[in-house]
Amino acid sequence: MKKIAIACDHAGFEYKEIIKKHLEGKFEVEDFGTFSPNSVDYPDFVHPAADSIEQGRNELGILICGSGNGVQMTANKHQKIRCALCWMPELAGLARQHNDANMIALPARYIASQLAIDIVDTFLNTPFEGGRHQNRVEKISTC
Ligand SMILES: O=C(CO)[C@H](O)[C@H](O)[C@H](O)COP(=O)(O)O
Repeated sequence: MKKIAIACDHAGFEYKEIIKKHLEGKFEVEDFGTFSPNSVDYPDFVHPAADSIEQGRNELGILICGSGNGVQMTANKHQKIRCALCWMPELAGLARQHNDANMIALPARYIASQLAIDIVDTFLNTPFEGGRHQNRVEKISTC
């Protein structure tokens, strides 16, 4: 079973629980918190989730906060992480096909929970196309 990391802040907590339930039995999900709707700082949860992907313990990751921006910015500080902010399934598909994104950031306060599930399903089930995109993706981390 494919291994997935998931993390959120208080704004994403409800959606994290919904998404985890949806993925039960289909993916092995490692939950990095937060574990309640109490106010927290998202980097405390995003960095360990991103570490787990950089270290090869998980293959892909799902991050959720209010706008998706905070968790995405944090994840993309990691050298081996390519985290895409997505609010529609088509963007999640392209993030995998063209950018080989290994994490996705969801804006819980701006999308319905069913849409979040559809975005996650597309993200987890779409392969990287390679080809002309391979060089471009490699160049992302060459600064
Ligand atoms: O980091 C964010 C914004 O870029 C997230 O959306 C957070 O969830 C948000 O900032 C949390 O806001 P709150 O007023 O502390 O609930």
